[in-house]
Amino acid sequence: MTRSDQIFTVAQMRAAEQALIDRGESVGSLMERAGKGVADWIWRIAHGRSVTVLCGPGNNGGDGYVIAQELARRGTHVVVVAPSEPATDAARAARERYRGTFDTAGNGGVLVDCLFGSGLTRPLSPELVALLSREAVRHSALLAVDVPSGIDSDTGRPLNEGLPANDVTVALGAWKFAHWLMPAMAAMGQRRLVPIGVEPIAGAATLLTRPHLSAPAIDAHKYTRGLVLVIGGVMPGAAQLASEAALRGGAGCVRLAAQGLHPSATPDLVLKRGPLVDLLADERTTAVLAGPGLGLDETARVKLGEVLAADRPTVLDADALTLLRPRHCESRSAALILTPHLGEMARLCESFGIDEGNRIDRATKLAQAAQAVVVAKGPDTLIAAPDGRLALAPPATSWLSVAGSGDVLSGIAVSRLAAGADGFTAACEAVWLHGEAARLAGPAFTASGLARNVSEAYAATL
Ligand SMILES: NC(=O)C1=CN([C@@H]2O[C@H](COP(=O)(O)OP(=O)(O)OC[C@H]3O[C@@H](n4cnc5c(N)ncnc54)[C@H](OP(=O)(O)O)[C@@H]3O)[C@@H](O)[C@H]2O)[C@@H](O)CC1
Ligand SMILES: [K+]
Repeated sequence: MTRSDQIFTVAQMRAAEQALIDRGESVGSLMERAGKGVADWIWRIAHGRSVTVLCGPGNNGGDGYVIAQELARRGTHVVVVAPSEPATDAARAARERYRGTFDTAGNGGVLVDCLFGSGLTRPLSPELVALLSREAVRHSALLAVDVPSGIDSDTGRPLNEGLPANDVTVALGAWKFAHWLMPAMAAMGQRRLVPIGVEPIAGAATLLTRPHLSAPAIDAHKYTRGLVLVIGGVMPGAAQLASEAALRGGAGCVRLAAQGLHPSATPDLVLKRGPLVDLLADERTTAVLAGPGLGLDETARVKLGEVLAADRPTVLDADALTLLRPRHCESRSAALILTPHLGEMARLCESFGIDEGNRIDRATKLAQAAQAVVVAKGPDTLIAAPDGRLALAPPATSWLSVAGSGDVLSGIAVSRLAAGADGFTAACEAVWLHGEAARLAGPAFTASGLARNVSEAYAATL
C-alpha cells in the first residue's frame, strides 16, 4: 500500500515503478492512473476554465496526453502544446489516444507543465524556458506534474534561471526531495500527491507527520517522566527560554544550572548552583541541553567537555556547536542531538572535515562522523541520523525566523529525550511540536510566546 509520507530519489522511484512492472503492470497503465489522478485535481482547480497542457518527449509528457484526453472527455476546453514528439512507447500510445486539439500556444485558464519530470538530465534550452515563461504569463494558474520542469528532483536545485513559480504541484506515486527542499520548495505552490500503487521502500526518507505522543503513565512521578538539566552560561535568557520550552515538552522536571535567574523566570524552573559534574552525576538526570547562551570562552569549553564526558542523552545547540570537536564525540554511547542553523552547520562541517555535497549529503555525513542526530535547521529543516534515517519537515511558518526560536526547539528536543524517545524520534517530535507551536502562536510571536504554545501543540499529539 502506498505510504503518503515517503520521499523518493529518482533512483528509488524508478525501482518502485520497476517493481510494479515486474508484477505485471505496464508503464501505460501506470501512466493512465497517474494522468487520471492529476486530471481529477485539475478538474477541481480549473472550475470550468480552459486548460493548456505542455507535453515533453518523455513519460511526463505521456502523462500530459492522458490528462488532456481525460479533461477533454469531461468537456473541458483543452489544448496541447508539444514542442517535441513523444520519444517513449507509452508516451506515443498516450498521444495516439488523445483526440483533442494541438496548438503552438494556449491562453486563459490553467497551464499544466508536463514538459519534464524525474527524467530531466540537463538544463532546459533557452527556447523551452521562454515557452514555459510565456505560457505561464498567458494563463491564470500553473500546475506542475510530478516535478516542475527545470528542477533537479533529488536536490531541489533549479537547473535554469527564470523558471516560473507554480500554484500547484502534483507529485506522482511518492514525494520527491525537490518538493520539500529549498530553493525549489518555495516555488511549488500547493502540493498534492496522486498514489499510483507504488509500494513503500524500506529505509526511504520520510516527511514529518504529526507524532502520536501519550500522557504520562498513571503511576508517573516527576523523575520517571524525565529530569532535564539545562546548562546556563554567559547569556542566561537563552538557556531560560530553552528551559521554558523543555517544561512543556513532556519532561517531569527541568533544572537550570546557572548562577542566577532572569527576573522574569517562571517558578517552575529549578535553579541549581552546584558544581556541574555533581549535577551531571545525579543518576536522576535523564537528558542534558548545552549551548543556548553558553558562551565561547574557556569556562564554556570546560562545561561542554564535562557534559559530553558524562555520556547522558544530550542536545547541543548554538555556542556548543561552535565549540564541538570530533574528540568530544568519541567513546560516547548515549544519544546526541545537534541542532545547527545554516551558519553553525558550516562551522560543524569544517570542524568535522566535511567539505563536499549538498545539504542532505553534508547532514548525513556529519551525523555519521559525530554519531549524532543532526537537525539541520532552515526553511526546509531536515533530520539525519547516524544509521541513515532521514526525515524532512514540511515548511513551517516563516514567523519562526525570530531570536530565541532555536532555543525553544532545543528545549523541546531535550524534553523529548528525557521523556524516553531515541535521538531520531526525539528530534522528529521536537521539530513537529516546534512547527505546530508556531502555527498556534499566530503571526509576529516572540520566542517566549512560542515556548508557551508548546503545551497546546503537545495536546494535538495525544
Ligand atoms: N516510469 C513510469 O513507470 C512512470 C512514469 N511516469 C512519469 O514519467 C516521468 C518520468 O519519465 P521519463 O523518465 O521518461 O522522464 P521525463 O521527465 O518525461 O523526460 C525524459 C525525456 O526528456 C529528455 N530530456 C531530459 N532533460 C531534457 C532537457 N533538459 N531538454 C530536452 N530533453 C530532455 C530525455 O532525453 P535524453 O536525456 O535522453 O536526451 C527523455 O527523452 C515521471 O516524472 C512521471 O511524470 C508516470 O507516468 C507513471 C509511470
Ligand atoms: K513537469
